[in-house]
Amino acid sequence: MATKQLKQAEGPLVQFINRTVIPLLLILLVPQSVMYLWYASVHCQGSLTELADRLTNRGGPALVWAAVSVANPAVYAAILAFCAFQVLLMLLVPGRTCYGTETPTGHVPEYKDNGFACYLITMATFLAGTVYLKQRGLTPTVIYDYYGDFLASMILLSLAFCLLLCVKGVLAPTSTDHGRSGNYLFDYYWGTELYPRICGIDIKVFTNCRFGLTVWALAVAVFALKSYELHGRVVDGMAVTAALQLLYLTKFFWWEAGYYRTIDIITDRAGFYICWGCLCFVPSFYTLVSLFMVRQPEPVGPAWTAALLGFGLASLAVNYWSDWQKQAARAADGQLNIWGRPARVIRAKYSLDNGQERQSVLLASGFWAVSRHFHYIPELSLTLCWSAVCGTGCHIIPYMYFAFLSVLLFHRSFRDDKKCRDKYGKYWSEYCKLVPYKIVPLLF
Ligand SMILES: NC(=O)C1=CN([C@@H]2O[C@H](COP(=O)(O)OP(=O)(O)OC[C@H]3O[C@@H](n4cnc5c(N)ncnc54)[C@H](OP(=O)(O)O)[C@@H]3O)[C@@H](O)[C@H]2O)C=CC1
Ligand SMILES: CC(C)CCC[C@@H](C)[C@H]1CC[C@H]2C3=CC=C4C[C@@H](O)CC[C@]4(C)[C@H]3CC[C@]12C
Repeated sequence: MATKQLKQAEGPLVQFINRTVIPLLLILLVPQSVMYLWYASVHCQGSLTELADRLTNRGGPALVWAAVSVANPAVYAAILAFCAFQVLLMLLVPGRTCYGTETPTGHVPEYKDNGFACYLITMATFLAGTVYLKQRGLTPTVIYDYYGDFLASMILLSLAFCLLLCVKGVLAPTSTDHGRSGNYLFDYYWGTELYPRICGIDIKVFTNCRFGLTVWALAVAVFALKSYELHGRVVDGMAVTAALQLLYLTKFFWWEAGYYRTIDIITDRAGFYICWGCLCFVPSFYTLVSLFMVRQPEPVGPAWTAALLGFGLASLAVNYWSDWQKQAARAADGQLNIWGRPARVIRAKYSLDNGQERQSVLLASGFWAVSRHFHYIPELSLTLCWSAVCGTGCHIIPYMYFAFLSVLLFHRSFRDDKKCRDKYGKYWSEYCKLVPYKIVPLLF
């Protein structure tokens, strides 16, 4: 579906850039870069200058790869055990049945909404395991000590996994939403299937939620514990960043069924971008602030601690509230009050590929009347709060996630607008007239 849209809109040069040059660069460069960032955070006092110096004068990229092992059987065993645990939870933990967005081919994906329970069980198991290990003089922070090995091994496993998904999408697709683009590289990068399932396991729910975001939460907890072990105290900045990130992730899992209706799931196929991204990029790049803080603890002081925590919590609440307003409007078919008034909605009609007509509710009240992606502002301010605990010293690494997210959300606001315009046509134009700004009212 997305591939079809891309084909129609692009000239040959743009197509070559979008489908060959950019995917090739990302596949070649991103896995290397996340290893460099891990190395800089752990071995170069978090300094990119020091990293550049070492890469230039002490052996180039081989230096980083020499610091890790991709042949550590214990690491592979731990990764596979964690995957097996998450798969078992997905299969065994009960949850109500919920549905994703109907695709243009008329396929309605069905899910078991048990993400929050699986997340709580995982975190409780981690807590119990930590207590158990501590009583025996052991510690789970060995994961921090071998994090480079974990990342390097995951990079290899995930690259292979994406190849498998690509072939599966061609030879044994799960649903009607699949196909090739005619370009092998792009198929690998973008994927060949929208909703792949293997033995009843939804692959994108596994990679994005049950692996990527769960590992993010566990990494934040492990790095906070490591900081405590190294410095003998709870460093205020580390406590603030860990609390905000863990609350954010808890909020995510509470809302997981809402995520099944976003472009990651309804537009992006299961390929390198989304699957490798969630299996490796999230555990390496999204965790950078906490990783950085382990060795570079910055005392924040009580006033900043309170300010960052307070503003961060307020941002989290607003982000959740705006996601909730959209979901509530759809669930109530537009018959609800928002901010004390009957909600203003557009009843937008659209057609499936087979010509059948459907109708959806577009909310134009509450946060969804302020701008079309207002919820990205609190998402960014929250991120800034959990990064700013690293101080304003000359370090770039702790602010890289914020910078990346700003670009990602800016780009996403265009992608989502295009997706909605293609789907709803004149109804989307009507909504854009009512709510003219994409993200920041009066500015953009
Ligand atoms: N940390 C990170 O890396 C990122 C975090 N996020 C967060 O994830 C959450 C979800 O954001 P995102 O994935 O961008 O998706 P959105 O919540 O913006 O959902 C987009 C979809 O919602 C529907 N929609 C759009 N406008 C309206 C409206 N006015 N009323 C009702 N439905 C509408 C459309 O789908 P339909 O086809 O159903 O009409 C659209 O495709 C947010 O909290 C965001 O901040 C997002 C991106 C990256
Ligand atoms: C170059 C690539 C390797 C980049 C890969 C990017 C992806 C890993 C991320 C793109 C969009 C991200 C997400 C979207 C929405 C989310 C909801 C939020 O509440 C939690 C985070 C997330 C699931 C987030 C995760 C990473 C992406 C899929």
